[in-house]
Amino acid sequence: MTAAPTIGVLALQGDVREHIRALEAAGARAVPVRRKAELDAVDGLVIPGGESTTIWKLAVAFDLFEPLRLRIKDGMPAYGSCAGMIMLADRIEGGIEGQQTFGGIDMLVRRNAFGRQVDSFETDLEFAGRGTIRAVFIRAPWVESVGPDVEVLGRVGPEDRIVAVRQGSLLATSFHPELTGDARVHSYFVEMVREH
Ligand SMILES: NC(=O)CC[C@H](N)C(=O)O
Repeated sequence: MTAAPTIGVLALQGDVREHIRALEAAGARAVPVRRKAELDAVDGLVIPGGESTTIWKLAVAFDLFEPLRLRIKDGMPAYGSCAGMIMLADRIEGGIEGQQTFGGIDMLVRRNAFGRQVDSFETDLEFAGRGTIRAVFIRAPWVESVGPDVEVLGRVGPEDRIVAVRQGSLLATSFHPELTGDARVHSYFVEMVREH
């Protein structure tokens, strides 16, 4: 693919605008996605941070839940940040009654894992062997465990909690790179979409 890929940002709830800006800085054409026709037209999708229970309920209400789950299953590249990471997890802990995810990444994610200790914090971490990035955590989940096909791209804290992972064309981070003005994580995802 030589032309800029078109990457959607799921725009049901969450920090959509910041992801659109970061994707554009990373060289993609970025568009909000609220309808199935919009989903059908993108080469890849970002699921933003926000509130996973709300994103799940709105995806069902907008008739997007099943189409999106299927496109992810069919291999569409997707990147989930924070609540988006929860939405890409095959298994979650600390969800509300009946909470469903799109799934795709063979991992167990614990909701609000850092949130019980501190609501929000920032730190530097090594991302995907590409140097140090500033990571912003807001009532963030962490990855409790991963399956054999999941690559760990970032860890944090004294307990080395997993906070960035990749499985095939799916990427997820516990933190919010869209809030730092540093587009390296988005560039990494745009490369994944180009390679796809
Ligand atoms: N910043 C965030 O995306 C927080 C995620 C939120 N705690 C959830 O469970 O969905």
